[in-house]
Amino acid sequence: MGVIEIKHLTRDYGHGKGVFDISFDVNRGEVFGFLGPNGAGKTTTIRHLVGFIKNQSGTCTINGHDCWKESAYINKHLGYIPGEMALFDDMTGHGFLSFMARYRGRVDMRRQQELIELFELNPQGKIKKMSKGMKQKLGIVSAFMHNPDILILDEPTSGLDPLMQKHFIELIAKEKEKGKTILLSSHIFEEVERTCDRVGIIRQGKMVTVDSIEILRKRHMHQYTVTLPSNQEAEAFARDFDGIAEGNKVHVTSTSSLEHIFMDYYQGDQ
Ligand SMILES: Nc1ncnc2c1ncn2[C@@H]1O[C@H](COP(=O)(O)OP(=O)(O)OP(=O)(O)O)[C@@H](O)[C@H]1O
Repeated sequence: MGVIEIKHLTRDYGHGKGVFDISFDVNRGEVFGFLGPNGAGKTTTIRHLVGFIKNQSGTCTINGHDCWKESAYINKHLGYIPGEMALFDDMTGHGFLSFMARYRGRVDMRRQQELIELFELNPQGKIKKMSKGMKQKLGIVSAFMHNPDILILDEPTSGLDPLMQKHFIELIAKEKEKGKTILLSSHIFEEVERTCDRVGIIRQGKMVTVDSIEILRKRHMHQYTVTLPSNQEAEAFARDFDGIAEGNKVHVTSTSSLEHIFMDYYQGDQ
């Protein structure tokens, strides 16, 4: 059984918008990348998981608990970075962290301080006066500061500079080593490639693939055979293009970059 389970989830906003018959699982200790173009339905799916939206049909569970009916349980046990932090604009950073600690009923103050230092966050001052990156750092500290076993992260590095993105990727790797279960939506292919075991791609509200990065790569390998005028030229060609020479023929395997593979799915070529 997956820690996070979505089965046949549908929320129809009309005019073809929403999510339709979405199903996927995230297993214990797995980092799962949730990808798709703007407006594809990632945030809508994630909001069901954190109990903000009631499912029209289908089910969403975390550790067997229904995400809508048991949302208080879900939010206590999850680490969640929302897509935007607008709701809390009038609080200070410190105020927001204390509010989240009280709401969840637990916080690890040492961990909180470690994260504040790692992301060079200044939590003084009102959220509405913070830069986008600073708000995002606040969201990250809040999501990880109570050491949750399950993390749901909606575009966690949006607005972060490259150094902070690097810190974030290292943080995810360490959390994965500890056996945490992580669902992360992202538009950054490198981040997904470096952190995720499997990816699900959503387009126009429907899942178009759920696979390991390894399998996606294999599926998008292409093999060619090139015939050269002589065996000698075939050997030189094989050396240059990492192929296998067989007489005057060379067998070459080409792999697509992950970005290329994802773009094919985004554009509907699959
Ligand atoms: N409350 C709502 N009422 C009507 N339509 C909505 C509502 N919320 C979202 N939508 C629409 O549903 C679709 C999916 O939106 P969603 O925010 O889930 O996409 P997303 O994949 O997270 O996009 P992005 O990458 O831009 O953040 C969009 O077309 C959006 O305009």
